[in-house]
Parts: sequence; C-alpha cells; structure tokens
Amino acid sequence: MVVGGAVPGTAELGLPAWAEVLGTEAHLERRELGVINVGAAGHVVVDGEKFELEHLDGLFAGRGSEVSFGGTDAAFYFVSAPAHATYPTRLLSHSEVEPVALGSAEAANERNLFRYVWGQDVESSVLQLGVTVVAGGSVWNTFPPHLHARRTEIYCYVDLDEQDRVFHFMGEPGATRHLVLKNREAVISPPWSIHAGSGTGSYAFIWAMAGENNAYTDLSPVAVEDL
Ligand SMILES: O=C[C@H](O)[C@@H](O)CC(=O)C(=O)O
Repeated sequence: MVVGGAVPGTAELGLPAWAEVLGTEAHLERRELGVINVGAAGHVVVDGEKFELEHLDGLFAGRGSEVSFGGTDAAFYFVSAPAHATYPTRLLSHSEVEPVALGSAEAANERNLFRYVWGQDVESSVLQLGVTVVAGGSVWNTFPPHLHARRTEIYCYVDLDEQDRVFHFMGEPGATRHLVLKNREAVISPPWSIHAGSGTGSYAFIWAMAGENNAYTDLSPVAVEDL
C-alpha cells in the first residue's frame, strides 16, 4: 500500500508516477486509489473530470486513472493499492454516507463509523476506505479491538487539536505497544496487530485497508481480557 498526502496550494498537483518504486509509467497503471480531503474545500480531477470535495469528503479512483489535486486550502490524504480490475471513479460525500453508531458513552467509545468503500455499493478490487468520528466526551476507537488476518489497515488521525494526542495501541494482543500520534499522523497495522486508540481530545480518523479480499466483516474480535 502507498500512503501519501497532497497539499496543492495555488497550483494543480499531479499524482506522481514513482516509477522507481512502482515500476510503472503512471501511479495508477495497476493500482486503485482512495482519497479523503482533510483540509478545506478542494477538488480532485480524474481523467479530466473535476470532483469538488469538502472536508472529509472522499473519492475512489479506479485502476488506470490519471489524478490531480487542487484547492488553495485543501489537504488530501490518499492510499493506493494494487488492483486486479478496473472499477468506476466515485465521489464519496461524507454527508451521503450512512453512519453506523458504535460504542456507548458509558464505555467512552461512542463513535460513528462512515463506510465509504467496503465491498458493497462502491466497487473496488481490494481497497476499503472509511472515516470514524469519535463522539464528544468519548475517547476510545476500535475498542474492543480486532485483527484482520488477511489485510493490512492504516489509520490516519485527523481533526485533532494541536495540543492533543492519540495514544494508539498496536502489536499482538498479548504484547501490545503504543504510539503517541498528533493530528494528521498515520500508523500502519500489519495483519497480526491490533489497532485501537484513545485520545486526549476530540478526533476522527481515516481507515484504509487492502489485502486478500474486500469483505469488511472479515475480522477477528480480540477479547479485552486477552490483552
Ligand atoms: O475494520 C474496521 C476498522 O478497523 C474500523 O472500521 C474500525 C473503527 O473505525 C472503529 O471501530 O472505531
């Protein structure tokens, strides 16, 4: 998986080919892309078609697409993964994604899960993409934790105040470690690692996955007592 950020400023910013890394003439020659705008309003151009993205809006671009980013105050987070097939480009408006309510205030893990690409209506080869927004007063995400034996998952924490941090827990269930992350920092979770976190203030995070399938429910819960 390739993880990146695009901050266009006053000019259009093309997605680099990175031929020395990917060995292809264009980044998406054999890959598909998920994008989330973590800044102010901007746009993404895919094969000449312009898509306007507000804060936390996303976009899926299929294999073979040519992509560029624009917007003076926009900031785009993107993830690409190898694609075995070509699927249509789709704008993923945050306001149009049905939230899934998770957790509870009592457990301090109340949050809304927005599944943008998850093997259902928006088709992809392997990429899954979404945003989870932790409710005010709650701190925990992805708790109780889980594992994905057949996928890698990447979290990027956003909308965190500069003085706040997220304590992100990783590692095998019986040997966890933590990272202290600030706004717009990402963490890659191998298939054997839990991925959960607790923040010192309100926050959201972008989750992106790729692996053997794109079945969102292909995960294994980890009991808290096994940590
Ligand atoms: O495979 C699922 C991903 O870890 C996230 O969707 C979980 C999540 O956002 C949460 O529970 O807070």
